[in-house]
Amino acid sequence: MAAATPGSALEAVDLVKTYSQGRGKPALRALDGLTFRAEAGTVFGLLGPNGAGKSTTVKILSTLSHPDSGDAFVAGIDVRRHPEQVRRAIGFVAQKQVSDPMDTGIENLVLAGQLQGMSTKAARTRADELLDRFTLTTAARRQVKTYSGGMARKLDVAIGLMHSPEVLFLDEPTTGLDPEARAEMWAEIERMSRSERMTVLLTTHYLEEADRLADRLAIVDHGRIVTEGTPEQLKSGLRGDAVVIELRDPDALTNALAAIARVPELREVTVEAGRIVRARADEGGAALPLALAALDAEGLRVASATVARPSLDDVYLAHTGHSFAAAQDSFARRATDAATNLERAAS
Ligand SMILES: Nc1ncnc2c1ncn2[C@@H]1O[C@H](COP(=O)(O)OP(=O)(O)OP(=O)(O)O)[C@@H](O)[C@H]1O
Repeated sequence: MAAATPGSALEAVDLVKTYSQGRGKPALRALDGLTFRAEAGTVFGLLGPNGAGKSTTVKILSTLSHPDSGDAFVAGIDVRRHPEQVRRAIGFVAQKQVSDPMDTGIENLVLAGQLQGMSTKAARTRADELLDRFTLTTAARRQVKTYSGGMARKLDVAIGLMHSPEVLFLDEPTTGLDPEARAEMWAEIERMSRSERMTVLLTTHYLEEADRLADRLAIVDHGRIVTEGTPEQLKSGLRGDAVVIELRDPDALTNALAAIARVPELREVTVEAGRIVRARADEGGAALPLALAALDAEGLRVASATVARPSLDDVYLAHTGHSFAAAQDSFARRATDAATNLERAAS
């Protein structure tokens, strides 16, 4: 029987999970040997497009689902052998709202604390502390149904923190929030991870969120970790700048690629959405004018052109061979197709 690595608060070892897709269809391999380890007291990000396997990983680590094979440890405890102990050590903020909209914020918090075995007095004290931390004190005695989306999400995170867990799972904490509420939530998560000194497993499909919040992050693609490190390590592991040129006319793509191929300073050329050409260059500022001149010489018009330091998007592309946006689109298309098939089957 495998044992947890000392010092790690979260550990997944070779996790495999398949889901049945119905009669006659092959099983879907949601996790395909997923392995990672997070040090105690850090924010570890699992970044991947929709359908990559992040929620399945969180469900296994939080005892809500069993892997087909592999091992998982949380706070040093074997998830399969001691699920009850694991449940006491963790807080879980799921994607769906957990608070009762008909109860007030403070009622939701106190109830959550009592369900975790806290006395009413201790639960009230902790609830007041968390309401203050998440700037919800003035709304504490209002029914949650009157809260904005951002406030309800903050209350959900506070509910997950009531019993001061060693490990907090934050599954897509800002999905569905507007940019302002998202920025506020990021600031709260940063403050919280500093003051509570716990380990946070953050899953997200927002590159910017992972970049900003995670001490270390792992990129998940098709149920596997394709790369892992601090956001800075991952980005600096890519040599050179990203050069991105958007063509005005998608029909010009073939000619544009031929023109760009004649610029030796550009390498790793890929195409997105049929009209956006991405490439890498040691000196992006010097390579871009050469690329534009090559396109101009062929009479090809450009809608926009940028040079940027490597982003997590570039890291994702380098390790998976496809862009993050393309992976999101393809998942959304498959989900729509599946829904259409279901509708057809039902009618
Ligand atoms: N209960 C289930 N039954 C069948 N298939 C499932 C089930 N749960 C997840 N899947 C499939 O497993 C794959 C991984 O899903 P998972 O929810 O873990 O991905 P994710 O990265 O968390 O994506 P999201 O951000 O959309 O939640 C997807 O193809 C999904 O459709």
